[in-house]
Amino acid sequence: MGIRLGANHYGKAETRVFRIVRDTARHVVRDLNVSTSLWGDFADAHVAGDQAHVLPTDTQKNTVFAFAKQPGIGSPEEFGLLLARHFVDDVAPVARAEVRVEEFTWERIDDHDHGFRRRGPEVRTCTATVGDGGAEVVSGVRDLVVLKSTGSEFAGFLVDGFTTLAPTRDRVLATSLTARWTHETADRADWDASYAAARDALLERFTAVHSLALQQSLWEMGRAVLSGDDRIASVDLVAPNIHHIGVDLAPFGLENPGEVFHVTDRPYGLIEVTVERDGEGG
Ligand SMILES: O=c1[nH]c(=O)c2[nH]c(=O)[nH]c2[nH]1
Repeated sequence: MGIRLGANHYGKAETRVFRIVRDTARHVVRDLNVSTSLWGDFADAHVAGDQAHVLPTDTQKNTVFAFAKQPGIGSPEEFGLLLARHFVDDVAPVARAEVRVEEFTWERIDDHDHGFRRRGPEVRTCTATVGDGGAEVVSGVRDLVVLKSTGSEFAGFLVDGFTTLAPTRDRVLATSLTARWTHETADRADWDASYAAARDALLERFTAVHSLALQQSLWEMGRAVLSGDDRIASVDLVAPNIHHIGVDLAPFGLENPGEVFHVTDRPYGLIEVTVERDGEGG
């Protein structure tokens, strides 16, 4: 039985680039973590030690810095597409490029011109892919930590011989959300506005929906993103359930009507769902 080289790709992971636009006294900053991956005719690098087709990962890093200067960073999506298109169009052996961008968002302190504070822990994400099939962009957010102190219940679930969980009509609902949404087209110019609208829709629905389960909240959140932007095709949501367990204070002669909780970090429920269009409108 022979041995052959299977799938392979390579790139530079996590180039941290910070760009200041300082044309006026009111600075604008963009803080990115950029990872590039290239697919193409790289067999000889593996099987013959021939680097003729290999664009060094060091060069890929340099390209990120050079493009951050010129033309600059319009948005994570625009920047990712620019880099991916460059690698495919201008570097002959490259057939496909994937650029993953994370953005750490800085907000102005008291509307200051050059004083900022990190908005976190949430991170804006995007993956721009360019290849034979054209360009695809997936935008998203990770580590969006949200909590409701009421307006959440979990009852009526299947009970078997191992069930000990008591149904509840009032509990804390908390999660650290990862959401990724796939755009119908890479050909759009409103990336920042589209991101802000999707993020707002997720937060608004998480808050406003009276939750019967995290599953139902996620469905409503995903639906809202699709309803608000007809150029988004589907939304993937990953939500660990950060359990807040009411502490029994009876041994101390105290009541605990939903006031004191133990926050557990594991094990945790992990709810994952894709919300997509059904091709029949709506
Ligand atoms: O929103 C929830 N969904 C579940 O599937 C589940 N399972 C569980 O034990 N608690 C919860 N909460």
